Amino acid sequence: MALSGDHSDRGELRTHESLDELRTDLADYIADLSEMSVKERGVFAVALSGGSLIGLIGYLYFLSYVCLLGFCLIWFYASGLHIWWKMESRKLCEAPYNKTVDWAKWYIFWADERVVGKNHDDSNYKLAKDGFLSKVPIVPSHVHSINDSVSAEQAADDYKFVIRQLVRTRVISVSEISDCPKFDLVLLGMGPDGHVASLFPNHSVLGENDEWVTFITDSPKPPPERITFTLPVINSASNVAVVATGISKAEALHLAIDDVGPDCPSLPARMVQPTNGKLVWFLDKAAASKLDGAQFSDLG
Ligand SMILES: O=C1O[C@H](COP(=O)(O)O)[C@@H](O)[C@H](O)[C@H]1O
Repeated sequence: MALSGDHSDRGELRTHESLDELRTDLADYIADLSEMSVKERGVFAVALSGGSLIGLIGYLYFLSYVCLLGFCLIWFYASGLHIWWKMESRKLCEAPYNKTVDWAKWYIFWADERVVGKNHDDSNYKLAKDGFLSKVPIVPSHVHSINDSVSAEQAADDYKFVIRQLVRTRVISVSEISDCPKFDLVLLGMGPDGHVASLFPNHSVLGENDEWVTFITDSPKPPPERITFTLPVINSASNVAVVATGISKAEALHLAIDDVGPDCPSLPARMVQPTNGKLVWFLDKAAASKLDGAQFSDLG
């Protein structure tokens, strides 16, 4: 059973008993937003992040998991558990969404990307392509990955240019109160240190208010060179979802969401505050375990 509630001005919290339940709720949420956006604007412009998020909308592939996965699958099907699982869990890249979502209207962007080749294991594009994009019929020319053959600075400039063109043609909407692009959905993960996209705690790019996309060359989490949406772009989106699971995220979530007073560090996740959009947190019980008693109600 999922628990949901509003937490002062920090948006809607959805806490899930299991990752399967979270996956299904997240898939329903994204599919609903896609339907609404396609109805209203004819397109759905979504910015992805990397990390564990991709495993929750698609699959995470790591070589060392493959053998273990093979063994588990044999046991899973032999035990008949797959019948129960199919009823309980749905992924965005599987039925019914692979048939019901209007994938042809989707446009894909990255809220952050590591400046490595597209075939590199650290690439957020590769992660999303292997685990999600290759499983659904998204039009290849609608997938806007970064230029991986130039410096971080140039890649950020190129990405800004791509986004500007698509704002002009209204594939991406524009904010009513600034000239910022207004994505229909920005999907963020959150690191144990409270970073979102490639905006890390205490980094100077947190104060970047002029650029849409910027770059860093000193990421505390490898690889060091990355490009990232800035806070004004994230906060201009119509919808922002932050997905965080596991006990390692619990303390950062407490600092990002609860009323921790004026001494609260400028935690990137806390600086996610959509101006006119809606913020939803998708959490599992472990990640939510350090939150102050929120007012939960049954999602049904
Ligand atoms: O480096 C990154 O980390 C964050 C969080 O990743 P997670 O595996 O802890 O969920 C991710 O959202 C970001 O896109 C990525 O570049």
